[in-house]
Amino acid sequence: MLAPPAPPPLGVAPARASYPLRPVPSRRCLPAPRAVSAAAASHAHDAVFLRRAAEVADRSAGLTSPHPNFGCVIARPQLETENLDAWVAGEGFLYAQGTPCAELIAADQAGDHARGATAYLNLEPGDCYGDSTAVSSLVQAGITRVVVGLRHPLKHLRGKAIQSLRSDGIQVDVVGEDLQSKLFKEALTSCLIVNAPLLYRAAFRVPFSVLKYAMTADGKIAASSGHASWVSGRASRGRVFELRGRSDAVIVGGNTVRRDDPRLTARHVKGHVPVRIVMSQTCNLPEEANLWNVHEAYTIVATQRGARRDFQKKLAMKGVEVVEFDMLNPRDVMSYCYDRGYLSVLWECGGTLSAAAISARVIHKVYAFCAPKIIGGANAPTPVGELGMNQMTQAIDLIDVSYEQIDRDMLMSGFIQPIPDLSPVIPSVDEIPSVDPEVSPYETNIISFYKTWDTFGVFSNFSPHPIHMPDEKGDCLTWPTVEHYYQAHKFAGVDNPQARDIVKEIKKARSPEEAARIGRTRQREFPELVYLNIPL
Ligand SMILES: NC(=O)C1=CN([C@@H]2O[C@H](COP(=O)(O)OP(=O)(O)OC[C@H]3O[C@@H](n4cnc5c(N)ncnc54)[C@H](OP(=O)(O)O)[C@@H]3O)[C@@H](O)[C@H]2O)C=CC1
Ligand SMILES: Nc1c(N[C@@H]2O[C@H](COP(=O)(O)O)[C@@H](O)[C@H]2O)[nH]c(=O)[nH]c1=O
Repeated sequence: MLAPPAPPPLGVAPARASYPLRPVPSRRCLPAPRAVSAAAASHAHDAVFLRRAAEVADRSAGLTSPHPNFGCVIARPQLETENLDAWVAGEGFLYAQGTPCAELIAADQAGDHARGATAYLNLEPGDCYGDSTAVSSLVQAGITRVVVGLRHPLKHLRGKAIQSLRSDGIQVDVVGEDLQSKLFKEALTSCLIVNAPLLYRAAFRVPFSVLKYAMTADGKIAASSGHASWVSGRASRGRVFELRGRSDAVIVGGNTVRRDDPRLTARHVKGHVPVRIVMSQTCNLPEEANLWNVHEAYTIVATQRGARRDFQKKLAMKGVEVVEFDMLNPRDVMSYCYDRGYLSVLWECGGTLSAAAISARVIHKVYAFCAPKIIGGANAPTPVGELGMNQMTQAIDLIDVSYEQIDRDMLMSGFIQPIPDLSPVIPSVDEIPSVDPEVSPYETNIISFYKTWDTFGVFSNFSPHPIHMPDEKGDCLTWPTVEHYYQAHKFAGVDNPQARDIVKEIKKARSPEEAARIGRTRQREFPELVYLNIPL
């Protein structure tokens, strides 16, 4: 038998309640495959462990800014038991960009049990250089076989880690290439779903967009008066906080702000806080609103060029960012969110804006919470307004649909557009251009580095490279990343013990994203401690 698992290191969080990754509810224990031939049984085992890797990869959701989800499960057969949980020697996930990789955590946990074992990876690792990276962790641990669910979707990274593992003598089996069966297809779906935001961003150059609404059993999202609190039950609303925690931004329309005065925070746990975006053409918004309290979360108002400039100034005075668009529409707002580096966006708007967003083809997934109540009202708002369809045959069929009961409510979710699987296109080395037009907007002489995993991501503040910088006394200090240094220096040099504590707190942050979160939050909370009061 294997030794009991070590206490969870960084990147191994306790299992959290999360929505299912696939159309069937997840099981607590791994199922034992039924008695079949040795090859079929080993395929069944592979598929089970690969799905587990996808589930493990999902555990960082809501803890940090959305990022590519990597999970690793190291397993070796235990002849004396069919309980597949006992076969798992180690597992881990990437907690945040710049923290130890999933493979390193799993290999550390497995210790000697990793020798001769198989590692299951939902996604090909993106970084294969250096000592603590995925590839070297697996090689040094003595792994002899690796099963990969999905090749890396970004062209400049795709195939590199697989090639590197193979050249180190490790057998690498890639699903869909070396392993094919119905079971692997299902396992692959789990791998695709857990990284849907990265795949959509890479394929369509927009953030992954989820439309969420709560409706009554007669399909209304509010009473005829517009009153909507609450349609769904407390447990469902708790799930919405989780969905917000998984998103970079939450979007509503102006009418929802006027009607509901929402907060749109992920106030369930201390985790990731999404930006709140209001789309309002008229900018005819209330003087006082919960969303203008930027101490709770950052707010952006996206509006039509020239709309109520005086009011725009008032918002700016409160710390709200106002962005003008020549023609405010969902697609341009999504392009803007892409440029800001957002990976996933949650639309919590009413039917008018949701119809515009669906028509603009920017919505990829829907979460429909249905409460067992009837409100009636011919004019009561419904989740999706006019789409211009007049035949039921024109209806959009959701894909990979899941159903889940949440207390008395029912949650139905499904994809509007198929998840892009970019993996079959494997470029040869000389096919990889020096500037990859698929990854970042391409203009001669301009390079972009919105995300650390983009081609030029190494230039990003968030790139996980330590820097050495002199302090005020001229002593050289090491900072985990440029972002740590930047955020800390909002407060450095301020003669105040609290400011000094904030600098230390930022320096200790486990990832550049956390450093950014702490720096921005403290800046909002204690603007008087900010050196020279630099703008937000
Ligand atoms: N149960 C639920 O899940 C939810 C219920 N609701 C309820 O729905 C009702 C509000 O619905 P609805 O008015 O549809 O919601 P929204 O306010 O979310 O959307 C409409 C508003 O979006 C703005 N907008 C910006 N760009 C566009 C565009 N290109 N096309 C269309 N609209 C744009 C406009 O704001 P402006 O007028 O400022 O220019 C418009 O009035 C309320 O009663 C609210 O309580 C809302 C959200 C979720
Ligand atoms: N009424 C309704 C929802 N409405 C959505 O939630 C927003 C309120 O969020 P907050 O102020 O943060 O609690 C509201 O403006 C609208 O977008 N959501 C649901 O899950 N269930 C519900 O019954």
